[in-house]
Formats: sequence, C-alpha cells, structure tokens
Amino acid sequence: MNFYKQAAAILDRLGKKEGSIKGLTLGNAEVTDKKRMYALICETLKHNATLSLVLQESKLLSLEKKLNRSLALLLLHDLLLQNRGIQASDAWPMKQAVMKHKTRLKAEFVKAKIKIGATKDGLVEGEEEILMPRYVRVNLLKMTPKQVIDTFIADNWTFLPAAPSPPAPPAPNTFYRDEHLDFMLVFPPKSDLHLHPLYVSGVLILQDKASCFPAAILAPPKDAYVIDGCAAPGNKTSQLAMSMGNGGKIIACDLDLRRLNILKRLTTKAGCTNITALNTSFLTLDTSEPDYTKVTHILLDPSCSGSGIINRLDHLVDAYAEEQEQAIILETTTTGGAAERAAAEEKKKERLKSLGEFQIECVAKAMTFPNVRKISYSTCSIYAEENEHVVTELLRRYWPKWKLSPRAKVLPTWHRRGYALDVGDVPGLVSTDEDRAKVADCLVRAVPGGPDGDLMNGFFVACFERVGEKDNSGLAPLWKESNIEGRKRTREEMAAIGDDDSRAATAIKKKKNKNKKKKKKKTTGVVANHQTETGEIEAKVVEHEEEEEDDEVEEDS
Ligand SMILES: C[S@@+](CC[C@H](N)C(=O)[O-])C[C@H]1O[C@@H](n2cnc3c(N)ncnc32)[C@H](O)[C@@H]1O
Repeated sequence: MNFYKQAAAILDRLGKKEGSIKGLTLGNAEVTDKKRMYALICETLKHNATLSLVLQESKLLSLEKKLNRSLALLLLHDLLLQNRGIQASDAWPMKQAVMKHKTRLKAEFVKAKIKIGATKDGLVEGEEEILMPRYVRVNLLKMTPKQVIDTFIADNWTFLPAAPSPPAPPAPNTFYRDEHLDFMLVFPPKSDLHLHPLYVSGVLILQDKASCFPAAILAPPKDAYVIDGCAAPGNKTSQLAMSMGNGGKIIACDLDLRRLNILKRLTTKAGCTNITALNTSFLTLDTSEPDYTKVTHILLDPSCSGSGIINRLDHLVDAYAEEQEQAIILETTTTGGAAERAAAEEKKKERLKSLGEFQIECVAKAMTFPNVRKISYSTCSIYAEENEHVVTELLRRYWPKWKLSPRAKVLPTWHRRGYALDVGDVPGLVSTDEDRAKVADCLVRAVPGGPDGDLMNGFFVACFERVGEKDNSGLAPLWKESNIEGRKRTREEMAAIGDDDSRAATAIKKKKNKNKKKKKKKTTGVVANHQTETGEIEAKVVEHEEEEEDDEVEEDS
C-alpha cells in the first residue's frame, strides 16, 4: 500500500482509539518503514491544530472530493513542514489534488500560525506534550536507594526531603523519593537517563510508577514459586526478582518471542538469576505438572486495550479523535457518518468484550494451579470492562473459594481506588451500593496524566487470595475477614444460592491438612527440587537470541 495511504489508515484508527501510536506504527508488522511512519504520524499530530485550520480555511476537502481528512493532513504536513515536500510520484492523483492548491495552502498556513499563536514551526505553544515525571526504580539487586541518592547528590542534583503535596513533577535538577514505593525515585520530566552509568549498569530501571504496583502488591516472599503469566518485556518480572532477592523461582511466560527476548536481555542486565523464560501461552500450561504444583503466586498483566498508557503525544491523539468525531458528525446528513460512528462504537465494544473475556480466562486459569495462594491482576486500561467488570465476573464465578485482598494489603495509602459500579450482583457477597463501595476499596486505580490525573499511566490492579487458613470457612466476605457475624450471614446466603457450604468447608480443611504435610516435605526438598525442575523447564526454554534494541517497548511496560 502507498505509504501515505497506510499512514492515513493509521491516523483513522488512532482517531477511533483502536490502538496507540507506537502499537500501530512501530509494532505493526504491515508497516515496512516503521521509523518514518512513526515520525510522520507524531509530527502530523503535533501540528494538527495548525494543519486542521489550513484544511478548514482552504476548503481543500470540498474542492478535492477524493481526499479524506487524514490523508489531507499528512500530505499538508509534508508539503508545508518538510523541505523535501510530499514524497510520492507526481503522477499520484492525491498528490496532484494537493499540489494544485499549493500557493493557497502556503498562504493559509502563514495565516493559521498567526491566528492560533503557533510557533514558526506551526506548533501551538504549551500543547506539545504533557509533562510527566521520569520515574526510576532503583534495582535493589544492585544498589540501595541511599547509594543512588548519594550518587546523584554528588553529581550536583538536589534531593528534596519529601514529595510535594499535591503531587507534582520535581523542578529541573531536583529529585525526590516516592511516598508509596520506597525503591522509586522521581526525576523531572524529560530527564534523559539512558546514558547514565547507573542506567547502563542495570541499577536504574525506567519504569512508570503505576507499572510497579502489581509486583509490589503481589509481594511474593523470598522463597516463593512465582509465575509471571504474560511477562514480556519484563519490567514486572525483574521487579518480582528484586523483591524476592533472587530467591525462589520465577517462570516468565509470554507468547511473543521477540518481546520475550527483550525480557531475557532486560532481566539479565538487571542481575536477575531466578527467572526461567518460557515462550508459550500461559493458558496452555499443564497445571498438574510437578513444577506447577509448587506455584504459590501468579502475576497476570495480560494484553489489554492500553488505553491508560500516556506518552507525550496522547493528548494530541485525544484531540485528533475528538476532531475526527466532530468531522463525522458534520458529515452525517450527506455521507452516512452516523452509521460509521455507530459501527466504530460497536467495534470498540466488541474489542473490549473480547479483551475482557481473555482477561477473565487468564485469571480463571491462574486459579486452577493447585497451590497458588495469591494472584495479582492488572491492566494499563482505563475501561471498566477490563477492570471492575472482570473482577466482578471472577468473584461471581469463584467466590467464596477466592476473595479480593482487602485494602490493608493492597497499597493501603494509595488514594485512588476502584470504581463502585453496578455491574451486577455477586450472590451472597455484593448486592448493595455499600457492598460495591467495599469491593471498590480493595481495588487500585491510577488515572492517567495530570493535572487531575495521578501523573502516571492509567492503571488498574486487583489482588485475589485463595481463601486460606485464617478464615477456613472459605465463606467470609472479603471485607469481613475476621467478623464472625459476617461469616454466619454469608454461610446462610451461600446455602440460599445452592452451594454446599459444609462440603466446601470440609474440603478446605482437608486441603489445609494436606498442605501442612506438603509444606513439611518441601522445607527439606526445596534446593534439590530446584535443581532437577530447572532442567525440565529449561528444556522448553527458547534459546537466547540476539535482539534489536527496543527502548520503546521497555519503557512502556
Ligand atoms: C501488557 S503486556 C505485559 C507487560 C509485562 N507484564 C511487563 O510489565 O513488562 C501483555 C503481554 O501478554 C502477552 N500475551 C498475550 N497472550 C498471552 C498468552 N496467552 N500467554 C502468554 N502471554 C500472552 C503479550 O505477548 C504481551 O507481551
């Protein structure tokens, strides 16, 4: 396909929020010149305000019916902002359609810049980018935060004694320690640390704050047996290794070999030594395999819409999407735009539905590992369909065997909790607004960007716990863990919905005794087991391969 036509199709998809800029350009197998495509899309979006005004004032779209809005903006970008002009054959009718009006378009460009106060390059001041702090995770496998702080102070940076309130990015050349994650340092927006010796040596990991929440919440103990089910490119995996002090064992599973290779490179650089990478679908793991019966903790960060991810240009994509929508509305009477809009809406709904089903399947699969006790589920999506809906459906299916970890164990000091949405009852557990508020309090959300957001990517985390020894009835509602009244009520409610609670309680008791026996065996066998099981799993491991640098993917995770 012609490069510009392909770019226009990508802009259209961005306008319909069908993906991120990086995903649709750098991560798009159909795009051959990915870097050029990425640059053209980013630059066109950056100049969208000015170019749209040129389009409007010149009436180009009415004069040249064969041009659509996205294609026209891209061609205008190259005509008006690139010395080399439109890179296509002069015989291409779309180029001819624009070039016919070249003089008029150039004059409108000059006027548009003056009218909207754009810079000489056609950029609208202050709209270039959202200023987000640069979050840095100190890799505790290599250094302590104090050592890193001292290094930066010695380098003439000023260390602020506390995070500002309300939260704000630090001023130039200053930094502070994050108030929720003690291994995290917060630097000014645009701090480029890629060449810093501590980054190069794997001490500093450039990881968004919200992306550190799942592993911090799962908090596996040092000797845990962990699966990171959808692991690549691996920042959460390396954080798990860090919190386990390289003890225990982590199986990092991902379907995508290219991304898994990045995981191997990143985790090696980070000094992780307890990770085995597995190029397979988490959904197909055989939970009866002896290795997997040892799994105690699972981190699940499955594919999602990515709607919470912000990068410097996301607000421009939002603005573009809004404009696109307006343009479609304006065309409604003549071109059937309403139908197009409805179809786009329907497509988005379907996409969220199938993502939600996949996400539920992942967590449901995790719950089938016989000895797993804790599962963290996360997305970088802002949509309830991938978050609260998924959690509610899982509770509907698996409560009371599984419950949500209470707020006390899920970043208790983090202010932004889940949404108390009415997405249906969970018989015996959730039926009133009060119940919904309590469920929401167990969940963690981050709202993307600022100033009303949390100055990080949009994110969601829920933590499920197998109902265990403390409340061995298995029936206590999550927020009434030690409340006898609550347990009684729930038993009755469970009877009402037809679940044989005495059978459930007996089964759990039996399991508890079995687990106790197993535990005794394990304490003596851990080291030996590790050696033999490594052989078995490593037979499946994909060989380490040379892979290209991919900082984009690394930083996104
Ligand atoms: C949101 S990304 C994970 C990011 C990762 N947790 C990190 O922090 O670096 C989702 C990943 O799930 C992988 N994936 C999708 N379906 C999968 C499956 N059935 N089994 C394993 N991995 C899968 C994708 O290839 C992708 O790498």
